[in-house]
Amino acid sequence: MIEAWPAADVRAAEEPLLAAGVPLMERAAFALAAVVRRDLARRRAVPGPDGGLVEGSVRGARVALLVGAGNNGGDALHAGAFLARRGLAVTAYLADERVHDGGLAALRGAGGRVVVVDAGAGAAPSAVATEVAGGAGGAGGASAAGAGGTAGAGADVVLDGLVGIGARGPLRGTGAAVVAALLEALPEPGDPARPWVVAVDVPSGVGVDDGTVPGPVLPADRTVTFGAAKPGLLLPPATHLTGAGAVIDLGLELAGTGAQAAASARRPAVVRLEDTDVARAWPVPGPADHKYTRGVVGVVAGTATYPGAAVLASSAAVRAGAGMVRYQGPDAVGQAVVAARPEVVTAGGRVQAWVLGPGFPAEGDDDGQRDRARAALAAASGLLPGAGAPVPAVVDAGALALLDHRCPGWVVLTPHAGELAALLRSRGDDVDRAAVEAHPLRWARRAHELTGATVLLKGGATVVVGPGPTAYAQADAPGWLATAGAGDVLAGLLGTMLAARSAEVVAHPERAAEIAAAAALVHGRAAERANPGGPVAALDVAGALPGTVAALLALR
Ligand SMILES: NC(=O)C1=CN([C@@H]2O[C@H](COP(=O)(O)OP(=O)(O)OC[C@H]3O[C@@H](n4cnc5c(N)ncnc54)[C@H](O)[C@@H]3O)[C@@H](O)[C@H]2O)[C@@H](O)CC1
Ligand SMILES: Nc1ncnc2c1ncn2[C@@H]1O[C@H](COP(=O)(O)OP(=O)(O)O)[C@@H](O)[C@H]1O
Ligand SMILES: [K+]
Repeated sequence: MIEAWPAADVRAAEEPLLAAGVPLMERAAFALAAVVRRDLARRRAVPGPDGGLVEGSVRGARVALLVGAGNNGGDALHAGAFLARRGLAVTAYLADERVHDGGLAALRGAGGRVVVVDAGAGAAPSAVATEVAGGAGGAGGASAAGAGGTAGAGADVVLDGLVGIGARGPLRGTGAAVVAALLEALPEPGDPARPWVVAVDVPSGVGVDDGTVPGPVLPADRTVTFGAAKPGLLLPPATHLTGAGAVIDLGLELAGTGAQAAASARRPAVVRLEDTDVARAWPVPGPADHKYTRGVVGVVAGTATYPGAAVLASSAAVRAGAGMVRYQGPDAVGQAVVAARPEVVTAGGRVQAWVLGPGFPAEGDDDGQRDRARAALAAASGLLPGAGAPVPAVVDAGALALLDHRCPGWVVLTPHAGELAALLRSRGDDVDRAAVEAHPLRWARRAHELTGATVLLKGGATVVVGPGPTAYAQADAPGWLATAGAGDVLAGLLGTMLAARSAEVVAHPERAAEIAAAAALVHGRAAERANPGGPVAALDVAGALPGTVAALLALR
C-alpha cells in the first residue's frame, strides 16, 4: 500500500526532526543521488561474462540540475554534490538569483559547474545560460560567459529541483521557461538521446495535494519523493507524469507516535493499493462455505439493443468467483447470458450484491430494465419495506440516472468522466467531461457529497471516494483497457467482490471504497494478463480473472 500525505502533514512531521538537528536534506539528497546512480548504471548496462547484463559505469555521465529557489533546489544541489564526488559531470542551472546556500556551496566544493539561467523577457523557449562560477572549489569571481542552448537538453540525466511541496499554482518565471524550453528541445520518448528525468520530491508544477496539472510540467521517468508519497503523485492526471516511484524513508511519524498514533484520526489523504493488499483481503472459501455464503450477485443489465453488456457483466461476476449469479432482464437477453455462461440462473431469489445499469440507456426504450434496477436499488439501500436486509449495489451506466434518493455508502457508483459530469450537471453543477478529467478527485468527492454513495471514477487512473477520510487512486491498467465493454466487466467483478463481503460492507460502508479500489486493481491486472503488451477485448479480460486472482493469492 502506498500512502500519500498532504504537504502540510509532511511539513508538520518534519518539524520535530529538524528541531532536533536531524539533517533531513542531506539524507534526502544522499538517497536521491543513490537512486540516480543506480538508474544511470542500469541504463548503461553492458553484457557481462555470463551472457547477462551488468550495470555500466556512471563516471563522466552528464548530470543537469534544474534548481529553484527553495529547499527542493537544495536537495538537487546536495545530490549533485554527491554525484560530482563520484566522478559525474554535474551542472546546476539556477532558475533563481538566490538558491539554497548550503547546497550551492556543497556543489561548488565538489567541483560542479554553476550556471544562471536567464529566461529573458517573454521567457522564450530558449533559455540562455550564463556561467557564473565553476571549476573545482568554485573559488574566484564570476566568470560570466555566454553559453547558449537549452538547460539540460544534452545531459544524460536531468534532476528537476525547481519546486517541491512549496509550489503554489502553475510553474512560473524562469522555472516555467526552462521547462517549456526543455519540452521543446528534448528528443521523443524512447530516443536513446533523451535524458533520464528524475523529479525531486514531485515533478515541479503539479498540484502536490490534488494531482492537477495547471501548467507546464517536465514528465519524469522517476520521481524520488521524501518522507512519504504526496497525493498528487498518485492522483490523475499528475500521476501520469511521475514515471517510476521511490519513497525515501526519513523517519517521519505522519500518523503521530505511540498512543497518540493509536488515538489519532490522522489517515493518509490518498492510498494506492498494491497486489499484496488485495491478496490479503481476498475472501478464500473454506470447508464450511457454500454458494450462498460466498455471495450471490444479482445482475440487472442489458437490453435487446445492448445484450452484450449483460453477457460481459454476468461473465465477469462468474469468473471472479461469485457463489452464484442471478440475471434479471428481458428473456432474450437472459438466454444470451445463459448461452455464454450456463452457470447463471434467471430465477429470482435473494442476492448479496446488485450490479445495476450496464447496457441500458438513461432514457428511451429499456425493456423494463430501469424499473427493475430502481426496485433493486431501493431494496439495496434499505428503502423498500419488506424487501429484506440492505445489500451493496454497483450502479453503472444507465442506472446512474436513477439516483433520486440519497444513497448509503455501500452503494458504489462507477461512472466514467462523461457520466460523472452528467450526474453532477443533473444536480446543478456546471461541469463537463474535461473539467472532471482535469480534477478527478474534486469531482468524485463532490459526487459522493451530493449522493452519499461511494464513487469509483473510471479512467486511465481510477479514483475512489467514499464515506471514509481516505481516497484511493489506482493506475494498474494498460491503455488497451480503454475498450467498449471493459466497464461492464468491472461492474460484474466489483459486484462479486461486494457480494462476498456483503454484511461487512453494509455494517462498515467506509470499506466499500477499498473494495472498489481493489476491483480496479484486479481489473487492470486481468487486462494485462489477457494479452500482455497488446490489445484486449472486454470478454477476454473477464476470462483472465480466475488466473489473475490465483496469481494474486499466490502472493499471500
Ligand atoms: N523541510 C526540510 O528540511 C526538507 C525539505 N525537503 C525538500 O524541501 C522541499 C520544500 O522546500 P520549500 O519549502 O523551500 O519549497 P520549494 O522548494 O518546493 O519551493 C519554494 C520556492 O519555490 C517558489 N515557488 C513556489 N511556487 C512556485 C511556482 N508555481 N513557480 C515557480 N516558483 C515557485 C517559491 O517562491 C519558493 O522560493 C520539499 O519538496 C523537499 O524537496 C527535503 O530536503 C526533506 C527535508
Ligand atoms: N487510458 C486508459 N488506461 C487504462 N484503463 C483505462 C483507460 N481508459 C479507460 N480505462 C478503463 O477502462 C474501463 C472503461 O470503462 P467504460 O468507460 O465504462 O467503458 P464501457 O462503458 O464501454 O464498458 C474502465 O475500467 C476504465 O477505468
Ligand atoms: K521538483
